[in-house]
Amino acid sequence: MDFFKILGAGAKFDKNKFNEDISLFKPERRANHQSVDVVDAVPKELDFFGDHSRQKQNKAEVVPASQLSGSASRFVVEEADHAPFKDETEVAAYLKRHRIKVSGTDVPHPIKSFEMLCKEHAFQPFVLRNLKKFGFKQPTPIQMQAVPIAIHRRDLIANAPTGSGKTLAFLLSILHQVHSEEKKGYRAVVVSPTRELATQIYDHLRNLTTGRRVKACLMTKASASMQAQDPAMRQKYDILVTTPLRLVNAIQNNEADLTHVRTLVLDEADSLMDKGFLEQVDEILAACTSPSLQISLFSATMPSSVEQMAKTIMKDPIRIIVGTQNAATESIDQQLVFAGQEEGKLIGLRNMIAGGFKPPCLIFVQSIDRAKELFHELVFEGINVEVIHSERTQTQRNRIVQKFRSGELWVLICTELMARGIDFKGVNLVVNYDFPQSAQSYIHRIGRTGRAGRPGKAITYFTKDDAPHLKTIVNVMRQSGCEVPEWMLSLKNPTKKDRKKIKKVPLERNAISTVPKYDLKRQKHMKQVIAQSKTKKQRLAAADKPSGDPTAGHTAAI
Ligand SMILES: Nc1ncnc2c1ncn2[C@@H]1O[C@H](COP(=O)(O)OP(=O)(O)OP(=O)(O)O)[C@@H](O)[C@H]1O
Repeated sequence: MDFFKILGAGAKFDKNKFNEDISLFKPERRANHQSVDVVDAVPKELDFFGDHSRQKQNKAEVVPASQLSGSASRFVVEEADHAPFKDETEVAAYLKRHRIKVSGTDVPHPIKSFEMLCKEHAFQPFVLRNLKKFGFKQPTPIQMQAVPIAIHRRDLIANAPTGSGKTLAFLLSILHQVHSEEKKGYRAVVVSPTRELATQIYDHLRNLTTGRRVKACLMTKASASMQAQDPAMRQKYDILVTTPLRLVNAIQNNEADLTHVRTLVLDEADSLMDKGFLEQVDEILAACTSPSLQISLFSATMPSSVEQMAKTIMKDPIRIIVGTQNAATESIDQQLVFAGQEEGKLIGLRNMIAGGFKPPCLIFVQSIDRAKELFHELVFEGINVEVIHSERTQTQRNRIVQKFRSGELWVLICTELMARGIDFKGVNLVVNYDFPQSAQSYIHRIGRTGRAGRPGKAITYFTKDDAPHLKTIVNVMRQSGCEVPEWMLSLKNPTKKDRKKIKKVPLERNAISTVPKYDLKRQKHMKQVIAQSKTKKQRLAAADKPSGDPTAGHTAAI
């Protein structure tokens, strides 16, 4: 790959013109160069869904995600094997083959097939029927090992790539648990950082419980207050899916009773255990008073600091890592593209749209303002484009997600709000218009493509100003088997201090615009005047009113 190839199709990159810029990416040292070969084929053991051979036939047309749902049956890896393991050697070989690393005491054996759940773990046959109905024929590696661990009620820290089936991994054992228990309100809680993700988990759960008396509740403002008014309603639900702030609000208002909860799952656990949510997670843990509480943490990224913290709230946990820890999914073709200055990105994006553009496509930017700016630039390009962020109403957010899923929208501009967990199966391309603020952000953002074994492509633009942070992403690319030029491998790693700084506050960037600078200044001034008067009005209104939607609060910045 030529690193200084300009911005996708059409445009040319003049290396002489940018000679000065190139010198910005000076190597840290010249020794120990290591070139990584292009991975042409995903190793069989990492080909969770068994369709990697089809990657090269990546189609150009928009494929509505709805056409892809329920098609998981096409991704069967190998002949189903229901035979129990003969000995530990066979178990070790099986784990190695599926690139599952597991550590802890008395680790339960993995399952080789969903049928083994019924045969060896007394799962109710309806689970198997519903799995088949929705096209899940064979467990993915994370499901093979995580489900038996959770059935044995062991605490669990699970790290597996984006799109590898973690949701089903935690839902299966919850179903088994609550179905065999007496009904007495919530007995399992799944917490996820955004409403979009909580809704998706809830929909998944509803599919799996089709035709059964197991009832799941997606906690919204309305459902919480209904249960507050009618305590009998609380007994109706077995499983709760929620965001942290919504749940904490319900706990504080006596709208949710978690005393019978025996399973707590933190999805996107590293995000939930980050500063923004930590207090809420603490409060949720304190409300789960059952002595037999089992805690599971799931994420595609699990920094060691999070693991250390997690261990303080867990009992003798088992840890699973599938593939390479904290790496991106290997079925994603990752590219870094130098844009020179900020303005170069818009030119590049336009060229890409005009050239060989493969929708559906997600474009990530670093702030709500920039999302709006980019939308205004692209809305006249003749493509079906929308923008989603936390300032849009819940109805708008739901409608946009639904339209993107159905293929009606080709391009979705988004903030970090959509970076984690959201499962749009048909996304062909993720564009990091703004350079991600951390390796975790990069892994989750690009993980919106290349899901369930499908191929995907990710393009990350960077400018001169992003140069000090380039190596962060180069490291992830290398870890996930991408081709990286030797000179890039010898770039300087950003210091811990620099990484912390950028994670907190993104780089200041010129506005995304083709409008002349003078007009932009005037517009900015007008915006400030409007914002000031809005704040004033809000302050006056807040004096009369209690605070609004608690879930919206945390995501206000994205
Ligand atoms: N056993 C299976 N067979 C076929 N498809 C599956 C299986 N398990 C899950 N899937 C599908 O794989 C896709 C990705 O699953 P899921 O959303 O759970 O990924 P994830 O690992 O949680 O990703 P992320 O880290 O981005 O949240 C979903 O569309 C899901 O329906």
